[in-house]
Amino acid sequence: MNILDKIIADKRKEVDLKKSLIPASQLEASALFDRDTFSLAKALRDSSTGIIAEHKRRSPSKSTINQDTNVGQVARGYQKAGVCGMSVLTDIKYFGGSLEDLVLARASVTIPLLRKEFIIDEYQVLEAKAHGADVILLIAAVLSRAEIKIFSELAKSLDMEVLLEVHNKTELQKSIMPSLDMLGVNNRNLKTFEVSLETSKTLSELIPDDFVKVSESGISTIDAITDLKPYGYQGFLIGENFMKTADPGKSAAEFIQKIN
Ligand SMILES: O=C(O)c1ccccc1NCC(=O)[C@H](O)[C@H](O)COP(=O)(O)O
Repeated sequence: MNILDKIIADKRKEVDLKKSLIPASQLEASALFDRDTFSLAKALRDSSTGIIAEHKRRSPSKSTINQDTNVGQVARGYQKAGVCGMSVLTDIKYFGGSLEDLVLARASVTIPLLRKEFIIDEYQVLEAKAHGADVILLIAAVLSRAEIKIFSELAKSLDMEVLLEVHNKTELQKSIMPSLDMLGVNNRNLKTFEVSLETSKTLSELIPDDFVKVSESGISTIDAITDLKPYGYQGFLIGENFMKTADPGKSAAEFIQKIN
């Protein structure tokens, strides 16, 4: 079983348990559910830097990145640095994140927030809205076209945006549909954990212009951004490079200053 299969098998159990504990109606009645959202797609289109900075404590490819984070402080640092949006990992078992992290980030900033999660059920889309997200991530590798349609249309009906993540041509071609806002190409091979920006370059020409293109994972230099921009990328999702430092906000600020 590869890591993604393992994550998804655990996620199914987790979501089933949560659904039995907290009914969807309770999520829909929560204070954060009925609010205006911020557009990440617009922020990226209007930006010359396009950084989406991630809050990430650990990952399957890196057991420890930063265990001492204060998510509110990191969020404020990222906002001050001028990022276009923040990605908050909410998976606990593999990434050490939580929905509480998302709520704390929401309480701290007014930039678009992406719920970075392995979404396999409509319930998690409702959870995302109820905990402060503006954007959900859908991963083509673990979803059918029908599921992508159902989850993305639900997100749109709740005024959230959708970032669809692909790793290859097959995933991309099965997923294109109007209810997506951004197309993310993940440079990390989830079987080997190797990262290669060539993945973003190769798939770029297959992504229709209606979608904002985002390159994800393994980005740690200004050269990488300079290299990817001619391929039409307007968004760059960066986690470890900022989170491995003592002050991720400061690190993002220094990085962004160098792009301009
Ligand atoms: O990061 C991992 O090891 C990982 C493993 C399996 C599934 C997903 C994984 N990461 C999620 C992400 O997409 C990244 O956190 C995000 O793109 C930022 O990547 P990086 O800048 O390399 O931290």
